[in-house]
Amino acid sequence: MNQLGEIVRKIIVKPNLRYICMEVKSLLGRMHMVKSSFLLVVRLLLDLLGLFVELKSTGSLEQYGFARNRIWSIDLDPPPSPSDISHKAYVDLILTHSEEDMKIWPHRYDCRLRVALGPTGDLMLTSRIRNTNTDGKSFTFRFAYQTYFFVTDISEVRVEGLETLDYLDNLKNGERFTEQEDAITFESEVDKVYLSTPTKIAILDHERKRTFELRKDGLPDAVVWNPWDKKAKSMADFGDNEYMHMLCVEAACVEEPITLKPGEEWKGRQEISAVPSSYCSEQLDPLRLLLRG
Ligand SMILES: O=P(O)(O)OC[C@H]1O[C@H](O)[C@H](O)[C@@H](O)[C@@H]1O
Repeated sequence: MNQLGEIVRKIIVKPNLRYICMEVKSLLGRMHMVKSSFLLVVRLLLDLLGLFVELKSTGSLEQYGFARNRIWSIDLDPPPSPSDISHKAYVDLILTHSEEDMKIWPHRYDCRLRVALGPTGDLMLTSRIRNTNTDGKSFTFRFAYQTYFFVTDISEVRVEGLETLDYLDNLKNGERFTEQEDAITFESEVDKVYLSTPTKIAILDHERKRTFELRKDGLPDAVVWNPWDKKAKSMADFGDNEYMHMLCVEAACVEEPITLKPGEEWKGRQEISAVPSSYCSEQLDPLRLLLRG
């Protein structure tokens, strides 16, 4: 637990994390270190790297707000939670308002992120945000777990669970469309916010015969992003060819921002498991399964 906390602390204060994490990931890939414990640590790094809570400033905005660029602290005496009884390996990260930030975003809040590792290799992220304003004011925010999944070859990857849904296309000024493809595959840049998504999404890595299952709660939307070659080259902290081996799928709340009155708390959750690709896609949506009879 303390070691996990120490790793997390180091990760959070390091600059250029995305690059470092992808390097570590590709090193592990090269070494064929497939033991779930190693993969988990890397997945943990990737998840923490990308967490963003959009607490917007009133002046010049940082992309996706300031919360993801702050140094979070570790709660050395985290509250117990019944759902985490079987997962003793967890660490709580906390972020609260600072006098400095209140000049650009005049609200008091408590953010808590619980990172828990399950006995079979699952990664569970639970976030709570509480409005602690004493002036009676509500505040509003958006939220996403900006999760980068390592994939063997992006052109051989399929995402299941988002077909036929409406999405906002960030590459077309956020215009709304309906997904027409039977299967969501990748052959160029994509940056979409799928709306009102099911609680389970699968990322199938055909070449590795591995499927990531993403389960979420309190986060109705899902962002799917890959910069592809041209944008990858223009990003300072992203390797030119890294786009071939990553897919970002984010449990998110984008379209309808969350509003909290003083004293109110919001909770969101994302869980990730890696399962063999014999995985049956119909497990994704029990309702769909029932309707098909
Ligand atoms: O470079 P970052 O600020 O971390 O953002 C990387 C990407 O994250 C998300 O997935 C967004 O949908 C993209 O528009 C953005 O380019």
